[in-house]
Amino acid sequence: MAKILDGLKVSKEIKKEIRADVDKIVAGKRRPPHLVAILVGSNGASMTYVNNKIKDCKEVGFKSSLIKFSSTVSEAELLETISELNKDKDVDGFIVQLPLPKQIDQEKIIMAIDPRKDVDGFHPENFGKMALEMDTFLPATPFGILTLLERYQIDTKGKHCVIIGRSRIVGKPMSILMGRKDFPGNSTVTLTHSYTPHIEDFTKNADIVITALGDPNFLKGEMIKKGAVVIDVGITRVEDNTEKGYTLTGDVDFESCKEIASAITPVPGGVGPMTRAMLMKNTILAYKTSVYND
Ligand SMILES: NC(=O)C1=CN([C@@H]2O[C@H](COP(=O)(O)OP(=O)(O)OC[C@H]3O[C@@H](n4cnc5c(N)ncnc54)[C@H](OP(=O)(O)O)[C@@H]3O)[C@@H](O)[C@H]2O)C=CC1
Ligand SMILES: Nc1nc(=O)c2c([nH]1)NC[C@@H]1CN(c3ccc(C(=O)N[C@@H](CCC(=O)O)C(=O)O)cc3)C=[N+]21
Repeated sequence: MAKILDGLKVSKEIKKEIRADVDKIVAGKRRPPHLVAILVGSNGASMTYVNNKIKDCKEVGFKSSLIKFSSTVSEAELLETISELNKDKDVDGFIVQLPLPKQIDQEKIIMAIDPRKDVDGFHPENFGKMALEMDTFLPATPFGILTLLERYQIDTKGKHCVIIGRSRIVGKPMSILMGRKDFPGNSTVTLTHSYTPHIEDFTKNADIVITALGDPNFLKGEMIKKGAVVIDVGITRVEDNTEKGYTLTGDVDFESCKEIASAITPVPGGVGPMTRAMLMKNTILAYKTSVYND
């Protein structure tokens, strides 16, 4: 039976550390960090994520604001709000919850965010800095995975890491970070996607498998090597007859993989809470490096 990498527990520890930092800031008569979230539309999962992020802000002592738009909002209106937030000296960081409705060009929106306030780490300037191993905001989900690996002292040096999925927010940055020179990087990385034939040929040879494809229970025990470390990023709401009407399901078939793996993240309670904790970390970093706090 694999060791469970308890993201919920580690995220609570990290939030406590941030809280202590904020308490010191406030005791020194400075304003607390301020995070703003922009939510477009009323997708159930997106609303849950954003509300949880706002809850996290309260827990760590940040000021938070939520700006809601209907799903019919125009690109121009959204760009105007971003421009105001860029200029607002009371705002340290902000995020635009993805995905956005079809009429809005996601890249245009991300490009409009001041990189110094881009606590998601999605702006190409920050993505480039990440790839070049320069100091910047790391995208929250990959950053959360690295932190989890670090806190559980999982050795990544010289290991073969196979990532499934190459999205802008998870798979692609993850592949870069695992191959970086700093800890916990130094892995040999294989980035797989929907055009990769016979994915099991890759996963069976991996020391670390990171699944970020959004296909419930995709990775079965027979697809991994004995002792592999399995990180499950996937979260899909699979509809059923439970009280909530759905069950959060990862990309990993937990039951079969836990018997073969040496360590594994659960869903829920794995990567998700770590993602949120890292957003808090990036926000306090934005606050501390803000030109207005010099
Ligand atoms: N826990 C957390 O904090 C987070 C969880 N998530 C969850 O992670 C999952 C992935 O999200 P996201 O990265 O945004 O995903 P996207 O939907 O943007 O991308 C999915 C990726 O998986 C690839 N893919 C899809 N099917 C297969 C397959 N059968 N075999 C191999 N590759 C495949 C796609 O390939 P191609 O590029 O060829 O289309 C694509 O690169 C979702 O369940 C999402 O909810 C996302 C963000 C954070
Ligand atoms: N601009 C932007 N930034 C993001 O970081 C971003 C985004 N858009 N769009 C969607 C994805 C998804 N994502 C999650 C964050 C936390 C949980 C999370 O907290 N999950 C809990 C369960 C939460 C629940 O009950 O639904 C868990 O796994 O235990 C999940 C998913 C961030 N994303």
